[in-house]
Amino acid sequence: MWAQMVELEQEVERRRRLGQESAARKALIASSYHPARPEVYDSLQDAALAPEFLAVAEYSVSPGADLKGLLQRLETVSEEKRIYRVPVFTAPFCQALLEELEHFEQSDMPKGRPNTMNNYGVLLHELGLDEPLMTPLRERFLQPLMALLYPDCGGGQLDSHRAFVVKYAPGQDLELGCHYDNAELTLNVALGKVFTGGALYFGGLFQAPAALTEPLEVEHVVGQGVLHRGGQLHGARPLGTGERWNLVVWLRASAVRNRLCPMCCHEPDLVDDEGFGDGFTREEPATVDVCALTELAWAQCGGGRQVRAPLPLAGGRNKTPTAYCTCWLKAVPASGSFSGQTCCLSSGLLEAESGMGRQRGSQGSRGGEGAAAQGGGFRGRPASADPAESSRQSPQYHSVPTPSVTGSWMRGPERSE
Ligand SMILES: O=C(O)CCC(=O)C(=O)O
Ligand SMILES: [Fe+2]
Repeated sequence: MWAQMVELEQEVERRRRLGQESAARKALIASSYHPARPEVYDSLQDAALAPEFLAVAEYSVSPGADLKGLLQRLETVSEEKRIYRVPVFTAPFCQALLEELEHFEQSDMPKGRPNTMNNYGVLLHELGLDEPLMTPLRERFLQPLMALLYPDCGGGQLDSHRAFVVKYAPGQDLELGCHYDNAELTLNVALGKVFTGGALYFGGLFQAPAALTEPLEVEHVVGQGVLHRGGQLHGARPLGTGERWNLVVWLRASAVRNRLCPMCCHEPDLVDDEGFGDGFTREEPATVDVCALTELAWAQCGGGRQVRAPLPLAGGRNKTPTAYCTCWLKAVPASGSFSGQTCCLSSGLLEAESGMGRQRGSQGSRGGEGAAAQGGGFRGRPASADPAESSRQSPQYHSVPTPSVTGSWMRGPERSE
């Protein structure tokens, strides 16, 4: 218990330091960096957006808009997995943004990397692109669209995001391991350049990676965005040739995550942050059964656990997210055939801020032991207060072995937002 307290304090301190470093980078970039394409820092113009995207957004806010009407205006990649595709940016805007990002990449400015799984790429808020570009994109365009597509996942209550660009190139990162996003919903837009390979692949909602037998392959198309739920197991195939740059926006709804942390599958245990944290807020909740609302909640909460859920639009929208969940400190005790699936720092598995590389608790108990192997019964487990129960040095993954599709699944915590 004591050891865990110390660990918590250390992690809070680490996060505070990283937050300060990020703020310092942002300030330095704001004062000393000279953009190659200054126009991309102007506030988001409709002219930057693909006509199809504008049409979808316009439809979404029109009176009487419904899911059926919306789906006529989007490409449904998978009805079952609720994955959709739509052109997002015009080709000239993609080009301008790419040139700017490449110019920044080549500059001597300090760079914070997107997460522990991507070693190349850019955090858009450090570059100063959140306010003019990403926040308007979320508020004006994505929110109405997501409200219709994913009302059960906080689509109508998005109140923060983490936006970054991932870059894949020969000699650099080539692929991305299986993971869940620390997001309720995700937009992933291919910006370019010219490349082969790099397709996204998708498994089930919070499916154990080991059970990923026939993933759905989704090719990237430059200029187009793929929309999916953050909890949909996914990764990216190796790059074949060329260079691939994708804009990834992790969309967060505090109204949902305040009740059910997507990383630990529990009501979050919050720590205040000086920055945006991981998109949690401290608001007074009403009590409803979230589990009755979504299959996601069912999978996450272990089947019917009463958790708190917000009144519609309660607080979250107008509050700035300022907290993160301590779930990365919690461990799951080994028991029976199930062992060591965690959302915890102790296992060395997880990344505090991004959730990438996290491995979910997989347990057969909802459907018996076999459920994990079949990808069922996947859920988080309560924290163990006893550090002896967590396997810091040698985590065990009996039920969910590291999948061969990824080399980065098990990376440990590195940095925080
Ligand atoms: O490489 C890609 O396109 C996938 C990126 C992704 O899934 C992520 O950053 O969360
Ligand atoms: Fe992802």
